[in-house]
Amino acid sequence: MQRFKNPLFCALDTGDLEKATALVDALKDTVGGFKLGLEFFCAHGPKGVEAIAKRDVPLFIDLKFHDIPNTVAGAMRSIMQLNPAILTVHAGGGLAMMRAAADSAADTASKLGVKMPWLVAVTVLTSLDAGDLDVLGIEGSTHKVVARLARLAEKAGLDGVVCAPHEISTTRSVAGQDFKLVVPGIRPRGTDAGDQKRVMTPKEAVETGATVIVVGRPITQSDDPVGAAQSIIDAISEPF
Ligand SMILES: O=C(O)c1cc(=O)[nH]c(=O)n1[C@@H]1O[C@H](COP(=O)(O)O)[C@@H](O)[C@H]1O
Repeated sequence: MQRFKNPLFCALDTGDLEKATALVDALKDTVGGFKLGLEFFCAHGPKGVEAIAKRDVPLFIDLKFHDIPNTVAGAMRSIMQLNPAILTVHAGGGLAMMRAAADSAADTASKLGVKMPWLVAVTVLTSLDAGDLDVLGIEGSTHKVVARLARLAEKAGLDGVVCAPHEISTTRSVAGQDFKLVVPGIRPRGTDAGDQKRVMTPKEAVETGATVIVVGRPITQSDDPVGAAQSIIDAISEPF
């Protein structure tokens, strides 16, 4: 059974609570869920998340934890109080950090009696390309690096990874069939890529094997957010 009504998560990258709640009220019958990230959380914290959660929508709380294992385990205990559907850590934090995150999330979920969220690891950001990896001193293609980090995340007991659409096939080939691929860097044809360097259309990403697609500006900055979201749903619902 699917956990969400469809694979489209709308990223609410705003510090404006009124704007975020208006978008949720307008889009909640159309999209599968909403992603609240650093901009929203730094402005409004847990209380802001609770204001959105009152709308009874699946929430992907994207704070990309990356610290020593003990600190990340503690952050997990705190963020789990908000009953998220999806949470992120950075795969670059390493095996012990990811294991500590997974153990802490599972332990807290069982203490609170809530469903375990999908815990996914960010691999190579969609704003980075091969040239950026080179500058960072990271050897190998984006495919190789993502595959390596995905294997590590699976070994740590995580549910999946965040990867660019171009790495979906590579990741699927090294991880189990149930491993979740959460995919940002999605652009309907004709929309602006902005700071994203590795993009694909919603239809291509879902056909290639994305479990969830994350779309922000093409929806939130559209004059007609509901129409923009609906046209993505229509595109990914077409028979392949
Ligand atoms: O973890 C993420 O969600 C993420 C990882 C990544 O590699 N690239 C990426 O764009 N994201 C997030 O996905 C969203 C994409 O937003 P748009 O570029 O506006 O569609 C933003 O909220 C980013 O924080």
